Parts: sequence; C-alpha cells; structure tokens
Amino acid sequence: MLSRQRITFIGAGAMAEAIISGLLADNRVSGEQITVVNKNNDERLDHLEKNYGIKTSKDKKRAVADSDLLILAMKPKDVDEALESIQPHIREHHVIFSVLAGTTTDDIARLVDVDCPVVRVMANTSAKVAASASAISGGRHASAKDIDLAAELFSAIGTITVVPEEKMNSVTGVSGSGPAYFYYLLEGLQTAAVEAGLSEEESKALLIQTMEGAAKRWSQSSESLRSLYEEVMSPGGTTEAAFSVLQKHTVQEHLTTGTKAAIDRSISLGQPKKQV
Ligand SMILES: NC(=O)C1=CN([C@@H]2O[C@H](COP(=O)(O)OP(=O)(O)OC[C@H]3O[C@@H](n4cnc5c(N)ncnc54)[C@H](OP(=O)(O)O)[C@@H]3O)[C@@H](O)[C@H]2O)C=CC1
Ligand SMILES: O=C(O)[C@@H]1CCC=N1
Repeated sequence: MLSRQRITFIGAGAMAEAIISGLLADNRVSGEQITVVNKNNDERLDHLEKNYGIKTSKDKKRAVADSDLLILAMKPKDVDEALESIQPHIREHHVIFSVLAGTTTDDIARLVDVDCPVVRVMANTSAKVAASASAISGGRHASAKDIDLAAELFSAIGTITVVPEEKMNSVTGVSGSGPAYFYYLLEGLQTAAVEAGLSEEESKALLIQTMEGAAKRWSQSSESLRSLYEEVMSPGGTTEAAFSVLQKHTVQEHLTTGTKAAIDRSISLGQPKKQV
C-alpha cells in the first residue's frame, strides 16, 4: 500500500525530517513519492531536497491536489492557518495523518470540509534512526485500512502501539517528549564523567551501552524497575551513594511531576490554541 502512496508533508521541521529520514532509510518509500511544503522557509526546503532527494514545492495547493496522503507536521498553533490555506484542495480520497501534539482528530476534521479519514500519530525524534516509539489512533472516519496504512508507514521508523485517542495526550508526555528526558539525564551523567577525567568520547561510548543494556535488560525481565536498580546497589557501595543524593533531592518525584506537566500541556494544546 505504502509503495503506491503520493505523500505530502505539510510542515518541514524537525519531525518531518525525522520521519522522512527514517522512511527513506527503510526503502519502503522512495524520494519520488514524497513532497514537502512549509510556510516560507525556502532554505529549509533546499536542505531537505538536497539531503534526502525528495521533492519540495512552494505551491501548497498543487502539492495537496497531487497527493494521496497528507502528513500534518506543523506546530499545533499553526494548524488552523495551514489547513485553511489548503482545505479547498483536500478531497475525500485523501487520508490525513497528523503528528501534532494535543490536536485531536475532531479538531482537524472541523477544519476540513470533506469527510476524509484522519489518523493521529505520536512519534518521536528517534524516527530519524528508525527507532521511534509511535502510537496511533484513528478518528471518526478512519477505517481499519487507514490504521493499517499508518501502521505500515510508522513501523518503517520504529515500533507501533495502537491506542484509543483519549490516551494520546499521555503518550505525548511520555514517549513523544521522552527522548528529551533521556538526553537531559545523560547530559548530567556526562558532565560528571568528564569532570572526573573521562573524555567525551569515552563517556559517550560507556553511557550509550549502559542505556541500551539497561533497556534490553528491562525488556527481557519480568522484575520490577525497583528490583532492577536494587540489584545494582551494593550495601555501602557507589550506587547507594548516588541514590542517597538523588533521593534527598527527590529526583524521581520531579521526573514524575515533569512528565505530568507534559501530559497536561498536551491536553491544553487540544483546547483553544496556545501560542507554542
Ligand atoms: N519535535 C518533536 O520531538 C516532536 C514533535 N511533534 C509534533 O510535530 C509537529 C512539528 O514539530 P517540529 O517538527 O518540532 O516543528 P518545527 O517548528 O521544527 O517545524 C514546523 C514546520 O511547520 C511549518 N509551518 C508552519 N505554518 C505552516 C503553514 N501555515 N503551512 C505549512 N507549513 C507550516 C513550518 O514552516 P516555516 O519554517 O516555513 O515556518 C515548519 O516547517 C508539532 O505539532 C509537534 O507537536 C510530535 C512528536 C515529537
Ligand atoms: O514538545 C512538544 O510539544 C513536542 C510534542 C512531543 C515532543 N515534542
């Protein structure tokens, strides 16, 4: 199905690039099938065209009319204006995928005159290396075939979890924003490593394998996370020394509160538009 789709991305930012890069690396889609449009940043279109061999266009209406699948990849605050400008060219044969945080499939359907299917997807920037944790949910007019198409496309760039749309804001705060949480934590670990005499290169190699190993161990274990970190901790040892500081500063509670703030933000983005 995917190999026959003419795909137009509306929005040419970080997320569009991550998805395009993952899709092309997987070879299920060719650069010829992909067109990208944005609002006005021509340099950005040139960058994508040169680096990925895809097509770009300054004629949004034409790019929409000549497509089967539209992938909305602008900021939530820009979706009204973006859809207004292309909506007369959206026909019932179109399928719309939206990767926007917060914005519901009903929000999008309200901005489009025809009843075409809308599928909401929350991917993350690991799409760029085909390792996104993506969740998918279908809106009112989406059929099993449309969900299958989304699963086919997004499975080319990582894993897929199909969820009811009411869970999408939680997904957004957890795995949509999730890569940033890990980078932030790793930055703290790397600072300690470098200050203690390791080079950036050495600490990068050690931390990457430590993170991948911990993820693999958890994925292959039925033990709780607590029992996995307690396994690392020897009485009076190094891990315990670290935990006494982390717990004194309630680091875990702050991570939980921060993630809840992301989920709340996703909910509020679906309400009258916020300027982000
Ligand atoms: N970044 C991430 O990790 C993730 C992002 N998302 C979601 O993906 C979406 C895009 O995020 P991101 O890629 O980071 O954003 P960026 O700011 O990097 O890109 C936004 C793009 O939208 C374009 N745009 C704005 N207005 C219009 C318009 N009227 N018509 C056409 N294109 C328009 C911009 O064009 P121009 O530059 O010309 O203004 C730009 O290319 C967001 O809704 C976000 O919630 C989801 C999961 C993860
Ligand atoms: O920060 C954001 O709003 C987007 C959505 C999930 C990740 N990035």
